[in-house]
Amino acid sequence: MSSVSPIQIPSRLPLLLTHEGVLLPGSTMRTSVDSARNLQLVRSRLLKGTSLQSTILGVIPNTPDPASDAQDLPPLHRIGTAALAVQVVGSNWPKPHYTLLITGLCRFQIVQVLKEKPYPIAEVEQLDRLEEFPNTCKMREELGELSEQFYKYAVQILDAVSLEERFKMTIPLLVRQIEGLKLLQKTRKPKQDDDKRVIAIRPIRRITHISGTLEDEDEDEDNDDIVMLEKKIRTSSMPEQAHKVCVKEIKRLKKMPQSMPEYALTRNYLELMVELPWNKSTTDRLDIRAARILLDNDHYAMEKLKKRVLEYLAVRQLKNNLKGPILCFVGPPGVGKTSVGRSVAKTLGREFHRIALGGVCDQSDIRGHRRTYVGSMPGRIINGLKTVGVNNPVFLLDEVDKLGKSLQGDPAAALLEVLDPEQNHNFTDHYLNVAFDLSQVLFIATANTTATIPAALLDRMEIIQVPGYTQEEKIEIAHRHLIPKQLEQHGLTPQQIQIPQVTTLDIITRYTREAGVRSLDRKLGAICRAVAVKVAEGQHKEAKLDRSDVTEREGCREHILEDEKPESISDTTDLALPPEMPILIDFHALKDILGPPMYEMEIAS
Ligand SMILES: Nc1ncnc2c1ncn2[C@@H]1O[C@H](COP(=O)(O)OP(=O)(O)OP(=O)(O)O)[C@@H](O)[C@H]1O
Repeated sequence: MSSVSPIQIPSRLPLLLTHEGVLLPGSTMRTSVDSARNLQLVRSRLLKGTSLQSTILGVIPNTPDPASDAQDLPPLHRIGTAALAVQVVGSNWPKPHYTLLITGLCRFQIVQVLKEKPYPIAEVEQLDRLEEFPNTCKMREELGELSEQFYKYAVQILDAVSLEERFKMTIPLLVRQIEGLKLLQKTRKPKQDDDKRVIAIRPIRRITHISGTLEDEDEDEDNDDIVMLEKKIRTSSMPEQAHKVCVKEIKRLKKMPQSMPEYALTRNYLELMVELPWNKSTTDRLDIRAARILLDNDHYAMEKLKKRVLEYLAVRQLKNNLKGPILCFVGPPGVGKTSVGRSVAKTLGREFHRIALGGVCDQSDIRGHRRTYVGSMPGRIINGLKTVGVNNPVFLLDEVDKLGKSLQGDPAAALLEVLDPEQNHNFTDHYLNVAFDLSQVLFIATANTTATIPAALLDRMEIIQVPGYTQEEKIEIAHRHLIPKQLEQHGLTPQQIQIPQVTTLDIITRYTREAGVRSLDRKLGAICRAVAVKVAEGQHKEAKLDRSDVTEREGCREHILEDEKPESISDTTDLALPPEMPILIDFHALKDILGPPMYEMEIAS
């Protein structure tokens, strides 16, 4: 027991009748005052009074009928709480009222009501001891505060004057409340928000068990992305320098809240680092005879180009790890430069990736952006490596002659490092900021002209000219490669369409004027589309005819045969019978499909 003499509350107290909420000693509550009786009390005691005593009120809970406030005094609860009004705030909206902030001091009991109007005043008897520093009192009431939400229990706690009685009352309440909470936890389904919170908490939890190394981590958290990432870093075969950077970054990531923009940046960076094929490569199939057969099968003519490619492959076969020249195929569009590049990859059994350089005018396209930039990305070389998933693909740098230049730097200068066999084992992309070994990558470049290739770049490459084709070569290419490819693409068979060589020559001389075969290929595509329509229509009609009477069909056929004209593809539309197979593409059909010849006049003259 404290030796400090207990403080006495006044023996007469104005009574504030509350309809909701129970103020317990030691607790603070905000209550709204809007009944006539209480308004009067506030005005004359709290607003006009100047002494400390005038701010002490008797708060009586559980007053039954607020409507009868204006008339007779309703039956009052016997026990109340003496309270100190700490704050009064008045407002006129929506109706005149005050909001009081009151702190409970101690219990009292009404001995007798002395006055009823304009507000009740009662003679009271103090029930609790009120110390000068009422900490103990506060502690005692904390238990009661927990169950304050249960109005009826709060009143019971208020009524329990002795401490023992109060504990007896509150402990079962607390037990019940804990059980209720447990039940709630069990039944509540985890919501998305909760997941987020759990994820937000997890990294913090992990910080506690990180030691200097990445060795000791929990198997239970396998599903966690960051742990997976950490594992991938540990098992990845990246060089030591890159590994060090990754370990440092993942440590930073764990300490970062997910909401930070840098979190996503660092995570993307680490994901790229583990995905990159630092040490993954395909085994080369260096068989010159097979390479020759494959090149011959895929491409007609181009003898000079094929010869040089075979030489190059042969040297590679004899001397592994060749720091050889970069081949650059230069020639007009559509002569098969890209397609030879693809065949080289096929003969070597390597992955193929084409990097279109036409119009690239920013060096960060090649080298990537520094990670400090918003929306930073790795360059095309690193992106290409990520796509193919091996470190020794064939990279076809298409259209090197169409590289641009801008204020953002010269992409050709960035390519110098990439293409220089002496330097490219240490290629540093700005985004990665660690060196990646490009020495295993086979670079082949293509261009339409050498005139616009920067001299320094040209110097690093061996130029192989790919001239245009003669008419005879084009006819051969069409019949060996282009027509079979188009038939396959359009779902046609050689039994359904026949394109004689003379028609191909017609297309070459009268409908195209090019060094390569791309336009010829497109015209053949148009012919196949038109034939596909006829074939599909014919099949439809055939199906219809099958269903009709056979005799009727024969009569019909006789009738048609009577006025049959020489067949042209456009005439077949009106026929009731499917077109004759194979559909022959003669000059008339060609005219119907492709329109009148474009270059006839020139040829005639
Ligand atoms: N000699 C050839 N034998 C077989 N097909 C060929 C030959 N030359 C070209 N082609 C075909 O012509 C098409 C166009 O070739 P490709 O795209 O390789 O041309 P390109 O020279 O790279 O053109 P560009 O310079 O416009 O990129 C391809 O479908 C290719 O298969």
